[in-house]
Amino acid sequence: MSQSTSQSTSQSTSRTINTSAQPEHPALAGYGWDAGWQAEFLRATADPAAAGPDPLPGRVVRVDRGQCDLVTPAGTLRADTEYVVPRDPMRVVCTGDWAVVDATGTPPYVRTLLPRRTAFVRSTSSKRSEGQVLAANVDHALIAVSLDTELDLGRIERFVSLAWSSGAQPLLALTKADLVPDEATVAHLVADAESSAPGVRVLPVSARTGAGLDPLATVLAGGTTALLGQSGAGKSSLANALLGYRTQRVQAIRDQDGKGRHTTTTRNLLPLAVERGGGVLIDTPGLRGVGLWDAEEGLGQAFSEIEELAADCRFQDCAHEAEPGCAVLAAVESGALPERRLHSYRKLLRENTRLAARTDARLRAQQRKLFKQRQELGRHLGERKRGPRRKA
Ligand SMILES: Nc1nc2c(ncn2[C@@H]2O[C@H](COP(=O)(O)OP(=O)(O)OP(=O)(O)O)[C@@H](O)[C@H]2O)c(=O)[nH]1
Ligand SMILES: [Zn+2]
Repeated sequence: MSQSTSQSTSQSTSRTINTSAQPEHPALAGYGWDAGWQAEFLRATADPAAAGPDPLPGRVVRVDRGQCDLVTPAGTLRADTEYVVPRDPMRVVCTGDWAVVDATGTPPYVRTLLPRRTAFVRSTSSKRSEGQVLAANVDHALIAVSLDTELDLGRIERFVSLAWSSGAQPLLALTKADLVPDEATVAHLVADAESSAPGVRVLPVSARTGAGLDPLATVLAGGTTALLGQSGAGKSSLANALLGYRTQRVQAIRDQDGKGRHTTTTRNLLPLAVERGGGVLIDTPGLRGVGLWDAEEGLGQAFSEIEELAADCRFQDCAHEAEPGCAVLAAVESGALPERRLHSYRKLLRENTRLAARTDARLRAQQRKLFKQRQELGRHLGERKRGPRRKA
């Protein structure tokens, strides 16, 4: 970028012109830098007063208390994060963020974050339910589910909902496929998982034999992947296999006195094996205990077939409990929709509403009203079924 812009051309204009060209900073390409980020960076630094003398783009690969490591065109930097609004938990710097760094400072510091494309947010366990961002700008949410035990479809649905609500595309890896004796059974399990995850690719893999790794890597190539899944699901093994080398996994700091489990503040972002198409992997222990947060949208996608059916319910606000003309209940009746799916949907919906209500008193009041209405509706429907209690 030319520093010697003519006086009639503002610096912001000269920066904007550069967007049409190839994105600058090839060093960042392996970390997901693209024309879109380039444009955001130029926007964020258009005002020289706000941008500082020599703003650098950087991707956060690791977060510590008050500091973070970033990959920048000038190499990996450790920068202070205090400058960026720390009071709003949603704006705390997290792994995967793209940031504007002032590298001239000692120490360097993060000036601002580029707007997130996606974000994994979970409710904190504190009484005041607030969001905590666990990973940002994730393209693929890779959910590891082990085949060494019976498939827990409810758990899959929960992870898939969370993944959808982050904005990332969920992807299911059925791990330890080598433990399943025959291909037919694997195919069966894949079909089972697919039935509880519409729109989600399901790939059987084995970190031990390497089976299925190539097709998986093809899907992930070039993008940012976050690894989710229960403890023991085979995440570390899968991560190692995808990274192409053994990495020291960052250990979660666990509460030794049994008062609960804290996750480490360190979350790592690592480049994937270039021979397999590259991309980056975010392996965060924090994503382990999944809670739903603001996941209503995600639920809609995780249960898209129910939402589609619901369009044909007689009442627009049908709760699919006992309403007449309910297309969802009709589908359960006919066997087109497994009853388990409806139960799961309700359960996660309730859980999500409960969480949301914890923060917002207004919503809570609204919920109470809704609950009363629902009770009345139930009574009304009951009466209609039974007929009026006493005939005059
Ligand atoms: N047979 C077989 N075992 C595997 C495979 N992948 C992982 N395992 C085993 O499964 C166990 C758990 O694997 P990890 O990779 O540590 O699982 P994780 O999800 O990272 O577990 P946490 O660190 O607790 O979250 C280990 O004993 C692994 O050896 C596989 O592909 N095949
Ligand atoms: Zn309905």
